[in-house]
Amino acid sequence: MDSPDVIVIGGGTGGYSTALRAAALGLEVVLVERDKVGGTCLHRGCIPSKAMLHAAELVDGIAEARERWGVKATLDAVDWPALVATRDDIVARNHRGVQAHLAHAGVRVIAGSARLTGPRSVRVEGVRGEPGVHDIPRGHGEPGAHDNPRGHGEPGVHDNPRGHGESGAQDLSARRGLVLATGSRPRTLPGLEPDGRRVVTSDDALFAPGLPASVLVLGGGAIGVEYASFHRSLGAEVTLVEAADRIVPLEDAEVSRHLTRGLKKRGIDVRAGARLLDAEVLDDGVRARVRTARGETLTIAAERLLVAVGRTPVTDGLDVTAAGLATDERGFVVPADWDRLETAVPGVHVVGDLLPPPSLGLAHASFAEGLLVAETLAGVPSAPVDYAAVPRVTYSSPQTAAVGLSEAEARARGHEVVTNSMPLTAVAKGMVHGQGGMVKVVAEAGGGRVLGVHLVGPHVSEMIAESQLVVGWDAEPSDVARHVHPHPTLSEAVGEAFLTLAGRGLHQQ
Ligand SMILES: Cc1cc2nc3c(=O)[nH]c(=O)nc-3n(C[C@H](O)[C@H](O)[C@H](O)COP(=O)(O)OP(=O)(O)OC[C@H]3O[C@@H](n4cnc5c(N)ncnc54)[C@H](O)[C@@H]3O)c2cc1C
Ligand SMILES: NC(=O)c1ccc[n+]([C@@H]2O[C@H](COP(=O)([O-])OP(=O)(O)OC[C@H]3O[C@@H](n4cnc5c(N)ncnc54)[C@H](O)[C@@H]3O)[C@@H](O)[C@H]2O)c1
Repeated sequence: MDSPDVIVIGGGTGGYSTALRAAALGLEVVLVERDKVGGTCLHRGCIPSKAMLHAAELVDGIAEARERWGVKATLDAVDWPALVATRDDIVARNHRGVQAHLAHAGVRVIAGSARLTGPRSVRVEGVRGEPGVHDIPRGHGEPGAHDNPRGHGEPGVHDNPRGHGESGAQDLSARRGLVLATGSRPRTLPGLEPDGRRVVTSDDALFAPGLPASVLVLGGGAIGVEYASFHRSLGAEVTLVEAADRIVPLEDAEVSRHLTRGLKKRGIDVRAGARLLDAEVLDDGVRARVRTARGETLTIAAERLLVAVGRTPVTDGLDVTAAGLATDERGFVVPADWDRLETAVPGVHVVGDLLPPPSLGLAHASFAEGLLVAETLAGVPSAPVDYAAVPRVTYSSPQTAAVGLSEAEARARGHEVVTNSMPLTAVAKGMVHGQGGMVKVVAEAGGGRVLGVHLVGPHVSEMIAESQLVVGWDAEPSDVARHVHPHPTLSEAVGEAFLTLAGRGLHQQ
């Protein structure tokens, strides 16, 4: 029996960060991954979607150049295979980077599917020498995205003692700890099962052979909004249907309003408070009936229907019961001790998308969880993850970025609050960008702590970092107001919003 200190199941951002930190702290670590290290975020989530959004931004820039700046630019066409090749090259290079990090840290990666056989023991099945035959579900494979870098002799793989292509089983038992990091997959709706062609998930939409002329996006969370955004920029007709009374319903209401306005301005038909009644799959697309917020029935024909109604935890084949664990009714593995992310079974920890709220289903939250669990297993003091101070970003056009409580949440928690909202166009750089946007700060009344910061507009994903420190360090507006922001920048608007709350506003009285 192979008995490392730590076994990590799942090589996504949660699992590989745990493995890297544990190995750096001197623990012997085995990481089991049945597909590709890097997981959802790297291969079919954060990175490829942000690559698409970057290309989309360039396309939007051509229109802005022509319409606002007198630059006589026109868009000939979007060469989808070329766009996809660049995206996939970025993913492949990152993939090799993660493999190399794991190899250099001394993490042993076993390619195969892990099944629990006891509280800290695991059987890895289908162990293979060329792990991650990187198939995207339903075989929408493009070269580059699903190639097998391991086959090119990259580091990071010490996994198959039996040689290439052979398959077998391997039993392992962890001396110190077992970490469950098996992540999530797209949630589907009964009667609306994805077929990969007409009814698609976020995975399918990335790896489709081309862009649809029209798309109906169901769900106005981060995925729905980001995909609606890049499809529109790249030329598709887009309808976005959200069941809640506003898109990004977990964000501040003012953020939702600005985002809705921005998306509508770009020609996206945003329907919040709307319900899909039914959808018929046709040869050339889908025909869906939607009940609008006003109670009207709308028939929408689109080439594709993208189901983006959330994600669901993955535990299939894992058999958590063998370790004495159970999943909750939603499929999450719930820690008994959130400060250590440890389950009721001592030494068994959970990270990433397998965790229920208050974890956030975000890659950067899973990095923080990985650090915490690795340090806990190594006996190194480690602070619990402060979920309230984890930033949340939507990389659409316009972008949203937020940290901390919305105004409504702050009031619901009994805080007496003051707020300050300021348009980005109140500063000169905001006018240069000409895309609107705003900064909203929610703080305790009487000069108390900053409880939340909410941004909408261009580049706000890059502007939220200072506010995460403000919220995380329990700073007050006057603390921030002592520090000078560079001029002329968009970030000046954030500085100015704090200056005003501290009674020292220059451009906003
Ligand atoms: C389209 C999209 C865009 C996103 N964009 C962002 C973003 O911009 N920013 C952000 O912070 N988050 C984003 N996310 C969310 C982010 O991808 C997830 O929060 C993150 O990937 C979770 O990491 P994880 O390690 O928990 O799980 P995963 O990344 O899902 O990794 C789990 C791994 O476990 C493996 N596995 C599962 N079961 C077994 C088993 N039994 N044996 C062996 N291996 C197993 C899987 O193959 C997988 O590789 C996005 C998600 C999607 C879908
Ligand atoms: N930029 C980012 O950080 C980023 C990007 C993409 C995904 N993610 C993460 O991936 C996960 C999944 O994202 P998501 O957007 O799929 O989930 P989500 O839960 O964030 O949003 C799903 C949305 O669908 C709506 N919805 C649910 N059922 C519906 C129905 N039948 N009809 C219409 N609307 C319905 C919900 O009200 C919700 O607004 C989340 O954890 C998200 O944070 C993050």
